[in-house]
Amino acid sequence: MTALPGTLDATTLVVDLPSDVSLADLLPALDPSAVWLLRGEGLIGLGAAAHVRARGAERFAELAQWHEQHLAPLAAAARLPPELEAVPGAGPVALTSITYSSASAADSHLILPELTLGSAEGQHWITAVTRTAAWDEDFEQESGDDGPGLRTVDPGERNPHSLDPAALRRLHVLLTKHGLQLHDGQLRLRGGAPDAGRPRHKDRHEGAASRPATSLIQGSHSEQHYLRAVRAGVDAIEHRRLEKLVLARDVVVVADAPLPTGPLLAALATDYADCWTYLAGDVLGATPEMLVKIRGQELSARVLAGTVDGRAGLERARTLLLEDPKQRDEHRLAAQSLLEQLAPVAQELHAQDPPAVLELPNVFHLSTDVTGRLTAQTPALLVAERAHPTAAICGTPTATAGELISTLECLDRGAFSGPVGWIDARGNADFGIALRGGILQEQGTQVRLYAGCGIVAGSVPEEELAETWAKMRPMLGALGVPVP
Ligand SMILES: C=C(O[C@@H]1C=C(C(=O)O)C=C[C@H]1O)C(=O)O
Repeated sequence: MTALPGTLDATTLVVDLPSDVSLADLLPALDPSAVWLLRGEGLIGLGAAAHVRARGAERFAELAQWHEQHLAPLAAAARLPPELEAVPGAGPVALTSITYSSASAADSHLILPELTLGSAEGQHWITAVTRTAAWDEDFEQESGDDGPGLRTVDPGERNPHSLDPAALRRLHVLLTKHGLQLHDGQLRLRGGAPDAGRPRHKDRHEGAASRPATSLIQGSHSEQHYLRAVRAGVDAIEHRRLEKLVLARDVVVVADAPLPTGPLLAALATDYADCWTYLAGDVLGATPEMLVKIRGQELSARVLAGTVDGRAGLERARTLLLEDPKQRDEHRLAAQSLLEQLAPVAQELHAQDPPAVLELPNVFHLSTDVTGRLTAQTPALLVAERAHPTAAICGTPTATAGELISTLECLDRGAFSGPVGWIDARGNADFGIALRGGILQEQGTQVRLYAGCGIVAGSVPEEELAETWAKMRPMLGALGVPVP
């Protein structure tokens, strides 16, 4: 444990997981406050040591300022075990979701979990962030039946810098509170059995049986409304007001009890392992698109635009995507917008050309990987602000598309299609685009799902409507709703 500026303390330990258990396997048994996982690795946040909210045009700047004042100082103060020093995301880390629009009535979030489980580059760790004063007062009460005994915390031989008793007590309380224990350096679900970290719902049918009953209802508008909006969008493009715009719609899934997010996210992480499974604030899903990833001065991104339903099969999808000028144009505009928006803060920007075809279980996309270097010490959240919104989720030109979206969609997108991901204390960050997801509402008994499509000259409204259903398939599947 290290004393930190203000009232925050951070402790990071290297841990092991039971063999054959990944971080994602722990999810069904947990109640996470924030999640970011790809192929079983990433971050699971539990509880919150701090939760910052912002709205309006200054939302990125306000969250960046909080990061600068409260999280960045922890980088210097919280000594990381040597194996983790070069691992992005290790140590104190905040998970974030930012609304698509500055006009949204919804909050943007920065969540500093009180306990973070992390896994990357073959290393696993836990980070506890606590407010010392409050903890010292509350400890006797919170430690409950286990008393001051530290039975759930045995840091093991890989953490030689012995923790002081106060840090051990805090870890004990946090692990217990979140249903975990640390035994000889191995992180397990509480329950004692050596393989207690094993997923409870490996059998998907068992998981489905414990899920509340769900049904699908209309969202803010009818399908007819969406068809009319697309027609109006195509009309505006054909009258040369703009080249592309992305129009979204929503539907609502209602449940007869609060939806447990751990099992829901675990299902997405299993079925869409090549997507980033996320939860931050009230938004959750599994996105295939990376707005910008920052590692020191290096940046990278994965731009997607141009879609074919997965039922077409790979060979036909390749032809439909790579040889259709409409798809290629729609994609080119998206990649170009990212390059133009990052140019003021980056150099050596390089975009893969021609694009590749990305295969997902539900859809195929045209995909362009972008790499570059940041030119100045721009805070990660302000790099994300520059990059957002690309033409993958807004249009070209941005301002005209933005105006048309608000008049034609008639939706508050909230966090949908905004940046979502994490920032560590050292400024490394992943910002995906919050797609293929939904927003939890009504105390978690309802999820509002969103999907949008890029509209260009010649787009056919009925095909775009069908594409929105294909893009909602991951969430509908995880929620147990038959796809219409
Ligand atoms: C807007 C969404 O997806 C975006 C739009 C795409 C398209 O129109 O082809 C493809 C990928 C994403 O950039 C969505 O999933 O809701």
